[in-house]
Amino acid sequence: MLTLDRLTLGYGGQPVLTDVSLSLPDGAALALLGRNGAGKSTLMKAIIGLIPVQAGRILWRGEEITRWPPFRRARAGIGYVPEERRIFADLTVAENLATGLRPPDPASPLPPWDIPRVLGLFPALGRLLGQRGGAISGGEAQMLAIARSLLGQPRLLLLDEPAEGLAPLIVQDMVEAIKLMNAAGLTLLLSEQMLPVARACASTALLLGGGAVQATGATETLLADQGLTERWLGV
Ligand SMILES: Nc1ncnc2c1ncn2[C@@H]1O[C@H](COP(=O)(O)OP(=O)(O)OP(=O)(O)O)[C@@H](O)[C@H]1O
Repeated sequence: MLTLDRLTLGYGGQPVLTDVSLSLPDGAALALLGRNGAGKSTLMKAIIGLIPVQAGRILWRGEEITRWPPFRRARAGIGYVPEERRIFADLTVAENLATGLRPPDPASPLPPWDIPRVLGLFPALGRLLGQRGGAISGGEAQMLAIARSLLGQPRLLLLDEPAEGLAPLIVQDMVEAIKLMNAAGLTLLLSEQMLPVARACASTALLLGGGAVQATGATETLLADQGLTERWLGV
């Protein structure tokens, strides 16, 4: 459903990544791996349209979207949860959720998301509906950001470091929620520094390093390759 065809991208004409190709089928879960600064966030921003690509093409469900603005990509079913979450601090949790709500896409085979369904996935949010967005914890804000994106009825969700900065128990809840989202048919692309989280959430992985794709394949196989992980992940 998502194809990246020899993408070169970066900032101000300087490439961060060169020649990135990827094919992500419906229902897949893929982890983007790489050290700090390897370009994981940059690649996600290019997929959602926040930075222009310098060369190559992005195809979504067979259509070229390389030059589409972000809102059009979102409407076409690509959701994005940035690392910084962007919760509205002055709105309540319920109001934050409402900002993400879009009618279901009749063309999508996925069951639509509504408020009860996202609260079923993240029960902790149900107890916080009247709280201001600025008054909740980092883990709760991450759940809220994902729940709000789901209400936009994505078919592909880009999750930038979903477990970063969360307490270990909350990381477990987050992993379970991500697995449930994928089991419900949502295609996932997640950037992840915590390898156990990547392993648990994504059966396939793509390793970025040195400004290029260094490996791609089954997450287990890739992480079992010590030469690769030492060189490009430092573990
Ligand atoms: N707005 C920007 N302008 C210029 N360079 C940037 C900008 N944002 C990121 N970079 C550079 O692009 C490179 C890739 O950064 P990116 O944030 O994509 O890495 P990452 O793999 O997501 O790492 P992290 O986990 O630290 O976010 C880095 O060298 C970074 O300094």
